Amino acid sequence: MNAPSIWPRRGLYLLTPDDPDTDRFLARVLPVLADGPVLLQYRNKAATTADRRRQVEALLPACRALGLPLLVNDDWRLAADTGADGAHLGQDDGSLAEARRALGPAALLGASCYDQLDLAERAAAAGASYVAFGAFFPSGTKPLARRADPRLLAESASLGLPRVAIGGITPDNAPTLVAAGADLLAVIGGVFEAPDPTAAVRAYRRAFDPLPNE
Ligand SMILES: Cc1ncc(COP(=O)(O)OP(=O)(O)O)c(N)n1
Ligand SMILES: Cc1nc(C(=O)O)sc1CCOP(=O)(O)O
Ligand SMILES: [Mg+2]
Repeated sequence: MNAPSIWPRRGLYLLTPDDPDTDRFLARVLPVLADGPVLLQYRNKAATTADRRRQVEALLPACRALGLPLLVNDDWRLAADTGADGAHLGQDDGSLAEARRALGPAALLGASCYDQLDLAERAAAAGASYVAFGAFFPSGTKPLARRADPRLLAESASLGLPRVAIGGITPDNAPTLVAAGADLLAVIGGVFEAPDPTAAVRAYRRAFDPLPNE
């Protein structure tokens, strides 16, 4: 586990797309990493167990070279085995406290809190590094995701953890969530379904660092 003790707590949090073909998956993901995401989550629901491990192992050196922390979705054991920087766990992905004990204090551990402040409070107590709420907008990736109210972002500020927003986030609606208190914007389709993923990554960055006169 090589998680930096100070990690970027503001910016684009990129999640990888579902793709069953490893070569194509890597050809889609690797080129956008240098363009400004501050965190990367390996999330490929279309890959086999063996390919998931291979893909994390292929992403890690590229992430290390860029100083980009890599988290593994769903599976903290895979994060531990590959030396990734941490894991993101949802309601059905096991115990956060167990993951924290196993991965150690430096690991980045994210928790899905959906539309519930009480889940965020429990995640904070169990050792989460950040709390994630969503979905804030209709998501093509997860059309059945529960919808969350942006007021949750302000209501969870007192936890003292970075707040992640997810679900249907586009460069156009991103500034609303940042204004509502999101520290990190987690995105899949807005980048990987865009005609120009590299340009899309740059567009999200503007929600955090508006250009002069914008
Ligand atoms: C940053 C972030 N937030 C939420 C999720 C969703 O996690 P989960 O509910 O476990 O759903 P799946 O991603 O496993 O389909 C996430 N992965 N990342
Ligand atoms: C993986 C995921 N979790 C969500 C939640 O609400 O917890 S929404 C979502 C999908 C995010 O993908 P996109 O940026 O394409 O909408
Ligand atoms: Mg999950």
